[in-house]
Amino acid sequence: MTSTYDLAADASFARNPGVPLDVEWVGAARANTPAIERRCATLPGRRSVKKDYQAAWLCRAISCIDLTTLSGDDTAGRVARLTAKARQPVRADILEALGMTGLTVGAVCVYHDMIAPAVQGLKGTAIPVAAVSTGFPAGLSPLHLRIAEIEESVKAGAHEIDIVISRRHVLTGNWQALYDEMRAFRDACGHAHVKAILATGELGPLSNVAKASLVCMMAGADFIKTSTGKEPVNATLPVTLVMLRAIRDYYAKTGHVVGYKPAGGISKAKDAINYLALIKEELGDRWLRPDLFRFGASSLLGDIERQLDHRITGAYSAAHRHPMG
Ligand SMILES: O=C[C@H](O)COP(=O)(O)O
Repeated sequence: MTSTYDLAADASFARNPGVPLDVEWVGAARANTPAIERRCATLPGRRSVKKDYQAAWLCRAISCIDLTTLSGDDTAGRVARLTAKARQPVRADILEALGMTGLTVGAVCVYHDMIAPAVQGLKGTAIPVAAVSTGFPAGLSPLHLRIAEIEESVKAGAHEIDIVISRRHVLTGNWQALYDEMRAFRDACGHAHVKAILATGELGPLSNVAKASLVCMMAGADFIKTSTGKEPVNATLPVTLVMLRAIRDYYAKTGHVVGYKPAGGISKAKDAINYLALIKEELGDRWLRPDLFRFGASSLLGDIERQLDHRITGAYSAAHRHPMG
């Protein structure tokens, strides 16, 4: 088993050029909430992956993590530790037991001020640096400052920019304003890839999530992302289903591929497998690669490493066995 995926060298990591705003298409976008909830209720626990393949699925999940630190007390030292973990996400003996080489996370995700230590820590690797810009997490600073922040982040070396949309444009159904804002962010990103954070926990009904997903893709988002991780409700399976279906519709109508990033509160290996299973079922294997799929997560990697350790060495279960048997 090897993973030598090189994001920078992957010509298929295509840009979504976007299309003109199609208000009729957006207006027709719906989400059948009861049906979506029924479908998602069948997921947890049901998508048990064959034991032999579990380690491979977990390694795939690692390769798709945007390893994140987004805290007010972030320091260069913390980011240096994060980049070391990004380069070697699991212990060498686990990798050796799996016969795996070259496994890294998908990207490292930081605030603007932490781009420099992230770039420094990832020097010589193909791991991209993603920066959250545009007044993250609320996105309520003046538009010209949000655009300037993107430009500064690209100048500082970020390869990917995670922007936050103005939720009010969705809540008031002002699709033109959302399109124009996203287009301006897209243009400011230049050569950098752009992920549009919808903050789905603040958008109201699922049909708003479907409409906002479409508008952001029409305006040129390369990825659509659920959440900042700071909303009261972050990534969920129902929201994921709605966004994956929007990506599928957009691809069917325009031929442009757009990636997906669930973020916030995903911290367990078994949850990661549920997300991967849903993507495989809805979009197919093409989307199960880091150029089109990422987990935005600060603590998921730790649980995956524990699970791999458990599978490889049995050490986890031995350490947790009750002393009285
Ligand atoms: O974009 C990434 C999220 O902010 C990470 O959220 P988390 O700390 O709940 O994993």
